[in-house]
Amino acid sequence: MTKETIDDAIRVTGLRVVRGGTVVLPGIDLTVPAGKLVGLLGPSGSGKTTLMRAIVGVQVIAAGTVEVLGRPAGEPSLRHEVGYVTQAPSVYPDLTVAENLGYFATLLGTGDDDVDRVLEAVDLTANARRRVSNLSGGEMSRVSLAAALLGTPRVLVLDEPTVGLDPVLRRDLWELFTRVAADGTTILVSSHVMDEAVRCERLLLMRDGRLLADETLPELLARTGAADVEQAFLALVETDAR
Ligand SMILES: Nc1ncnc2c1ncn2[C@@H]1O[C@H](COP(=O)(O)OP(=O)(O)OP(=O)(O)O)[C@@H](O)[C@H]1O
Repeated sequence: MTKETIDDAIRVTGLRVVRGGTVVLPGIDLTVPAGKLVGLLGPSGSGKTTLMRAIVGVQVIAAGTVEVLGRPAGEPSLRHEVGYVTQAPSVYPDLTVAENLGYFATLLGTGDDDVDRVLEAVDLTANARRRVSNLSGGEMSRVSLAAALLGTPRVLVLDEPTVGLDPVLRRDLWELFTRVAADGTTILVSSHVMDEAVRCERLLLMRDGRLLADETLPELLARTGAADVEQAFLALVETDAR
């Protein structure tokens, strides 16, 4: 089957989400271009996870539409095309790394070669026989990431995948994201570390459930006259408050 070509892998229109009686997203519009590495940046509590949950179709929404690859978010046909890595490790602690990945590969109908490929991609080949409960936090998050890479999904949604990792691992993971996006995968990756913006082809800046910016880093810096993303964010917050 030939895969359709689309310009926007993700299209969110008028998305409103209420959680526990609180309006978390009052009505957000955004698009994520296909094949790009897009950073979703914003302080803790700004609504990044909620937006990502809506994109992967696990969030009840009050209004608006969310489309992924031209189809409604969460549609069963998207299950094999969208990889999602949550902040909490989503792997079995009592199984080894290879057993976890083998299990998910079986569910997806991919083979041992795919397991070897993703192990190598996240640099965990040497840890394949270790039980997940004995891994460090960073190693554990890389197992979740490896699981999301199985089957080569067309869209990857990664919720703060580099949090708590040392600088070398963070750099390595960003290099991996860049490579995966260069192969045509759309990646939406969240972070509250503004420095990570330099790694992204486009930036979505969020605050209080609203989008403050949707542009490239050079465009953002030119528009705000700021020297870096952190300053640009502060400048936008000030303008927004006026
Ligand atoms: N189940 C819930 N009930 C009520 N409020 C919630 C619930 N889940 C999240 N919220 C609130 O929604 C807002 C956005 O949360 P969300 O987790 O989407 O933010 P975030 O930007 O991903 O934050 P972080 O970077 O800390 O993960 C926060 O104010 C949070 O307290």
